[in-house]
Amino acid sequence: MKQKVHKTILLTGGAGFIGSHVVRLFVTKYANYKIINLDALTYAGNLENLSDVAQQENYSFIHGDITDAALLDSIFQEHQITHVIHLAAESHVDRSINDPLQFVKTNVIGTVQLLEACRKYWASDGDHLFYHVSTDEVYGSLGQTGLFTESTAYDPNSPYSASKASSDHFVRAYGETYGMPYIISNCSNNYGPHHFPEKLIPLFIKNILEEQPLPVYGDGNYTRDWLYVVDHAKAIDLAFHEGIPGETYNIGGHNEWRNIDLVHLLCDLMDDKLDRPIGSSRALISFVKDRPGHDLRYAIDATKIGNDLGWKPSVTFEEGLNKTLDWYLSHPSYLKTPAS
Ligand SMILES: Cc1cn([C@H]2C[C@H](O)[C@@H](COP(=O)(O)OP(=O)(O)O[C@H]3O[C@H](C)C(=O)[C@H](O)[C@H]3O)O2)c(=O)[nH]c1=O
Repeated sequence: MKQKVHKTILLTGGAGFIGSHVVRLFVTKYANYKIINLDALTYAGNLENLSDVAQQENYSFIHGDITDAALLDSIFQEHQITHVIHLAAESHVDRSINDPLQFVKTNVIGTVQLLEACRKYWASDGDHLFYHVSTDEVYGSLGQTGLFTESTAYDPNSPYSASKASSDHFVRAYGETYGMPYIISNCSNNYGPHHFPEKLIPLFIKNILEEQPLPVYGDGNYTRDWLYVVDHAKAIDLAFHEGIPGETYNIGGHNEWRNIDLVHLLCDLMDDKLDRPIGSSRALISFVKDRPGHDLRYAIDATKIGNDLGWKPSVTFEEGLNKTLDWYLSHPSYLKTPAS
């Protein structure tokens, strides 16, 4: 006997890195939900990320853009969407420096178009939720000490983080103005399988394999807080189901690394896995011109999601990094994906 469908979730950006891990978790865990993945398949989206779940009965894919209001109308009408998990975004800071308008289009206008569809099709007393996936970059840059909490003031520095901050503000504004039920989560740097090879970790894995230079920006003294992507997906699952509408949850690994230390670790692990003499990959390190407006340090205080919802990371950095490297070594074609 077929189970009753409890939620029909429009999940945007499900062919991307974080999105595909969230799709996989929801499709395999919730047989009684319908998961509709709406993805524009830009350079960073790849349906191969979902080849293991694509045939599941509770999953379907729609190729399209969140800025397309007519498409959103037809999806909401045809599928009676009850919930949205919004992950579709332009996400690479360096690209945002070269092409800020694309980030405004997708991250700001796309989010508002989605919110508009929800406002149009959701009854005020219905069982609905707009779950917005965002970043810790909205808080700007920390100095050597301190952590971002949910009450840290927004202070974005890059066109990317400004566009994400704006999208967060719009989600809150729809909550205040129209009573739209929403939850926002702001997460630190993710890593893991299926990460597009433009971001630090997969790019450097690719370059080590190809024995190409490893471009470390500035002096490499920038610090990021790294979280295994599957732990992020689990946090989203928890906050989506147990979180309080109108709240924000910060998600982070409590795992800070200076870029240069992380690059050294990556080099040594790769030398070991590739059976190359220790030091071969470090020799590829090349200090290059810094990223303009480069944020010095991000670090998350994840006390709230820990205390209120019982979330904590389950994968250690050593384990996660090893899994990630092994995945790339067994999927070398993924690193050949052309960036347009
Ligand atoms: C690509 C690259 C990066 N870097 C440095 C720049 C950063 O200090 C650090 C990580 O850079 P990446 O571009 O991988 O990630 P962030 O700029 O920290 O941003 C990432 O984490 C947040 C939370 C998001 O929300 C972004 O969507 C996500 O891209 O390595 C280099 O030194 N060389 C390189 O070639």
